[in-house]
Amino acid sequence: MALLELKNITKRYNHECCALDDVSFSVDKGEFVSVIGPSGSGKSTLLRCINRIVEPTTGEICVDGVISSSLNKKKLRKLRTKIGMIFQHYNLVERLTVIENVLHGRLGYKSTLAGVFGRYSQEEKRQAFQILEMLGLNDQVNKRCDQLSGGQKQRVGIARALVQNPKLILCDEPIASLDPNASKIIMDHLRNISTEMGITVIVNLHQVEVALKYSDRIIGVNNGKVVFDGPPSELTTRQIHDIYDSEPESVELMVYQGERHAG
Ligand SMILES: Nc1ncnc2c1ncn2[C@@H]1O[C@H](COP(=O)(O)OP(=O)(O)OP(=O)(O)O)[C@@H](O)[C@H]1O
Repeated sequence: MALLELKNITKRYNHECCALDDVSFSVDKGEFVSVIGPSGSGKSTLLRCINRIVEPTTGEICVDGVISSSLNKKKLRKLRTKIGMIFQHYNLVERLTVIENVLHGRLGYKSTLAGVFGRYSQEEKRQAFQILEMLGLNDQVNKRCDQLSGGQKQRVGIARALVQNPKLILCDEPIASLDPNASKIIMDHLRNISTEMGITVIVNLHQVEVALKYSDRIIGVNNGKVVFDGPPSELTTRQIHDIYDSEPESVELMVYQGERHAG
């Protein structure tokens, strides 16, 4: 059974623009999927529909065997604990420490009162420390997040998603604000999370070469429609051109960079 299934998803904002147009696909446990496409093609809307920050206009989304549109607020909150989210601008509480931000990932499991008073069990704290160590942040645990580099902040974002014990992690342009070294560290961690922990990872990316290097599968969107869905080896220069409506020379450059990264 697929971990995630989208059936005929359409999203219209303000009854005008069709941000997603009849999108259907399914994703298996542990798959690493990159979503690529030009600015405004619907990549963010797609991720936001999956955890229902944005309500699809029509269609059905099934996560881990549960149809999300059928759920009341309480059950939707429970389903969301299975879905971690990582953002381009990290979405951390900057004045709080690394460990406090990471433990926020447990809030979905708590009553409002326990959350307000920051009541976390020893087991929750032990797990948070263990994840921070895995991500190379054990020296930063008590630092305020406003004192961290962008790459470190993004690793805190990953740790916060992981303490949820998610089955699926959605990443909305996780490396768009990072330099190449920090980007590589983040992508390596995301790839390991999928391969070693069996967690499904879906990443929106602007960098085709990064998608080619890291993904099991690439989904190309243009104007709200899926125009490519397959492994990196099947993504031809022609298809990249179609996804981006771009000039062939710029596509050759993207692929060349991908080959250099892969090599
Ligand atoms: N809240 C909103 N209200 C109205 N229109 C929106 C809203 N969010 C997105 N859109 C529109 O939906 C379309 C898809 O936007 P979306 O942000 O999903 O694309 P994207 O591929 O993620 O773009 P980018 O790569 O620039 O982040 C665009 O035309 C955008 O203007």
